[in-house]
Amino acid sequence: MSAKLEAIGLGKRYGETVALEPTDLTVQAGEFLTLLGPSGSGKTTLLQMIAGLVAPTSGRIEIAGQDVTHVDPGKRGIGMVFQSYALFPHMSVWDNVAYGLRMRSRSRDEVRTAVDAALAMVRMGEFGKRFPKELSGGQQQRIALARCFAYRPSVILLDEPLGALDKKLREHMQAEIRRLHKELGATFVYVTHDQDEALTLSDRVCLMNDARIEQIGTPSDLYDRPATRFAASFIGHSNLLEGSLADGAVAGSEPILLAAGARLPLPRAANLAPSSRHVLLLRPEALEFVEPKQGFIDGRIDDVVFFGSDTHVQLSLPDGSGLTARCSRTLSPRIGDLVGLTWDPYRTTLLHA
Ligand SMILES: Nc1ncnc2c1ncn2[C@@H]1O[C@H](COP(=O)(O)OP(=O)(O)OP(=O)(O)O)[C@@H](O)[C@H]1O
Repeated sequence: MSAKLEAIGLGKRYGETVALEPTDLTVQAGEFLTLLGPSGSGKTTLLQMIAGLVAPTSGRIEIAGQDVTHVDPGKRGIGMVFQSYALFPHMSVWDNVAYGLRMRSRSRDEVRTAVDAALAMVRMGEFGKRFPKELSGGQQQRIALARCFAYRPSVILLDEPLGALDKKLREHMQAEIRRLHKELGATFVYVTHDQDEALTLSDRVCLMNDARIEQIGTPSDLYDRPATRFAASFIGHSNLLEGSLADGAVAGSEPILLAAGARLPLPRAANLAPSSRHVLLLRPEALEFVEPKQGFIDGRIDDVVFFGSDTHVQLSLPDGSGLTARCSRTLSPRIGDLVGLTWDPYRTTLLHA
């Protein structure tokens, strides 16, 4: 059971504060869409308007083609899971999960079947008789998920549901949420400010900044083809080298950017406006080490940081700016060494400054 969700010109102001500029957003039936962005960018406001907990100042919301802008939260066919599990402390796990169904006046048999199925789905079938305080944080969050899934909403909204968990448990629960999304087949809208979580979980990521959508696309669209400087720097580790195009823009067959005290090749298809300043995005993993003067630019190694599977090398470039490269464990970079750096220009992205 899933439904398409649409926001059309949906906006929210609090007096002078714009919490969300009028925004268009379509979430396909069964899709997992994540709202990602810094604090205050409008993620929660957008989610709460979809839920019906906050009234929009402009625009409307449609679920499965029906305008629900003025429909009560409980009648929108939406389930919600928050960071705080908000379980009822005086009720057993089983009764917590049954609560929403009883509120919806389902028959006893229906309630029993749905609660047992929801607890099994979150692998908590054995815990029905316990009370919330007898569970770990991760287990409580599973119960909060089960409580939402039990009545099979077609759209499920999750606001930082793993925010209170430690890193290891968080990663484990991310895998669980992916599995549950597949099993339920519902439309998921998920809020997080953790970019790794957004990239791991989502079919598409909606990156928000300053009360509007900065970019929306698949995780690889955002990582490999960021549309703006903000998107490039918010997602993944980025080296951003700012400069201007070399005279005539084309030297040899490739256009050249003058940046960081060097002549850097650009992808030929880059969108070049000769007069403006440009920023070249180089991901650490796109860089390769060669002998000094054999690459596009030389750098001096300032620091070497061990990351387990690989090593991050901090370098200073000819103009004094810094850059991070990733290098395999087989190389042994030494602080103070001068190295050359090379890359495939087609694995870089050119942005307007
Ligand atoms: N009830 C309110 N009254 C006034 N301003 C509000 C209210 N709720 C939110 N805002 C403002 O609207 C903007 C967007 O807030 P919102 O909570 O949607 O951001 P967010 O991206 O979810 O941030 P966070 O990650 O910190 O939760 C912020 O500037 C916030 O201060």
